[in-house]
Amino acid sequence: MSERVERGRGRGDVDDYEQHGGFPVYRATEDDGGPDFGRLVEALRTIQDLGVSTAPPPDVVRRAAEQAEALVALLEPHRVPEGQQPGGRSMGLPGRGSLLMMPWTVEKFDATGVRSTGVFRRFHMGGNGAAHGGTLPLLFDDLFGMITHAYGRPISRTGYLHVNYRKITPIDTRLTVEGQVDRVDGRKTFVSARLVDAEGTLLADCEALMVVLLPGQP
Ligand SMILES: CCCCCCCCCCCCCC(=O)SCCNC(=O)CCNC(=O)[C@H](O)C(C)(C)COP(=O)(O)OP(=O)(O)OC[C@H]1O[C@@H](n2cnc3c(N)ncnc32)[C@H](O)[C@@H]1OP(=O)(O)O
Repeated sequence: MSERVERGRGRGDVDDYEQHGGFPVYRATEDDGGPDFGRLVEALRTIQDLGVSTAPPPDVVRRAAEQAEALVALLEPHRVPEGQQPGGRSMGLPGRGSLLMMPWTVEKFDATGVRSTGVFRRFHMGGNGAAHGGTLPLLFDDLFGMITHAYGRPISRTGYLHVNYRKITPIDTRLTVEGQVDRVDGRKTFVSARLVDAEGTLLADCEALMVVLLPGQP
């Protein structure tokens, strides 16, 4: 364990946006997007599940398309610049309320590491009941973003990310991912994490390099 981890510096210095490269100001919401935002995101995820797991008759497809288009028309006038939308900034919601991120729940978030639990859903499936191989780097990369943030590092970008796929990762099964900062060397933060099932069986592990952005760096 590095000296920085032992000191447990935490998130205290990450609110100074002078340090975050060229990133827009990006802060957590106060209210997780309001009373109905979590419901909306969950319904949209279920639509994604249904979109890849149903074979409706043509009249149902037509009505579903009309309703989807009506929803687009309802939301379209409310676009905002990056950093102002609740999606991705609602820390109390699965996947921080982002439709891109895994809808997992953070159980631990401090300078010693981050742990979250959840399931890969039907719309994450690659084939034969297993999560798509591309979804695991997404899970790990987002976890590493949170780990570096919880550790108190300025916003960093992933330099490399190496996944070892040890066993098939099942969908619709509760899993846990946990990782931490292993070492810091100047702008470089070396991180690693493991994905396990309820019995503790290792499904995948990952190590990555996060590089702190320079002033103005995209
Ligand atoms: C509201 C709350 C939110 C919660 C949290 C969410 C926050 C938001 C989080 C957002 C998260 C967003 C996450 C994402 O979006 S990650 C998106 C995917 N990643 C990218 O798009 C990154 C693209 N690449 C770059 O931008 C640059 O290449 C970077 C910035 C990575 C480095 O280019 P830069 O020109 O700046 O630096 P440098 O080249 O001098 O390198 C510096 C040092 O690093 C070493 N090095 C570099 N690469 C590698 C490599 N592949 N293997 C081994 N080593 C490597 C290099 O040798 C050198 O070491 P040394 O020679 O000094 O010893």
